[in-house]
Amino acid sequence: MTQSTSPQNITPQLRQWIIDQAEAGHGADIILQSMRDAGWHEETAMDAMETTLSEHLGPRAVQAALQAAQQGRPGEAVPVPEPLPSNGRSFIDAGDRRVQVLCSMRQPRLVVLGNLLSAEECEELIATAEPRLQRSLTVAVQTGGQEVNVDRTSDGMFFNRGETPLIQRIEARIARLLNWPEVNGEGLQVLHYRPGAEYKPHYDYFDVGAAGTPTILKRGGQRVATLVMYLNEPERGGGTTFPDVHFEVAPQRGNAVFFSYDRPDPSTRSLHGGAPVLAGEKWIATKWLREREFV
Ligand SMILES: O=C(O)CCC(=O)C(=O)O
Ligand SMILES: [Fe+2]
Repeated sequence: MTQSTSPQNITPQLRQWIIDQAEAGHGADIILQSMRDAGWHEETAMDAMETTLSEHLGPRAVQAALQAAQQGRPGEAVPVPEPLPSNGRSFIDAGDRRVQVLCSMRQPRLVVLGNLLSAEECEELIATAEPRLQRSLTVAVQTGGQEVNVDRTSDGMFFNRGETPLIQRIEARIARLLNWPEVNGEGLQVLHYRPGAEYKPHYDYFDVGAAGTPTILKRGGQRVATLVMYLNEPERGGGTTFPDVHFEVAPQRGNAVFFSYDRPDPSTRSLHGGAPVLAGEKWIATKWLREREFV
């Protein structure tokens, strides 16, 4: 795409280009950035997006996507959970448990934690989740509903927040450890990977340009952090990978990897995935943390 000569008119070519970008799955933020990079004035670019996409998506979806695109631009960070300071010690006092700090990274913000769950807690989570497993769904960003995702070949289920005494205890521990309100957490999700199953690299935040995102955000705002807890040890494979920094966390029962993302943007380097399980199986419990109370 090249910039038009002054004055900047919304040409049929520009309208078509915007539709092509949206249909190719690019979010409103990416499209706006490309237009700005090509020299379009902010106002003209927003105007062109608004008029073109409202014919395509409906005006409310467009307004929300544009607002989100502006709010979510790199440079505008929101507060995120952060493990309590360990003050030079190798553990954090999470109330009912001493949690080890095994590794800590700044970009992406990531902490590998040891001894977050006991072996008995891991076993009880697996046993309670197992009868309720279904092929994993991911949030469908186009509609805000749930859908089967070919990139995610595990089986999974969600607990309600506070559903059992064990879940309550774990959620209270996480809230204390990460200094983040319990009510801002989604219900705990348990995933089961069989040999060959994986979760291809992805971001956990919601794509601000997608049409279904405004609906998703009504339930507590963006996801701002993830805690993946390992409930067992696969024989081979199944690490949690962070491709941007060539980093991989080995699944060890009771350990966890925490990472946060202060804006819904790849600059957070929070791209991650579950590498294929090569032998044995893998069980994890994931806690996603939202900006506000998750209802
Ligand atoms: O399986 C893993 O290690 C990663 C899981 C994950 O990315 C998720 O639950 O969002
Ligand atoms: Fe994830």
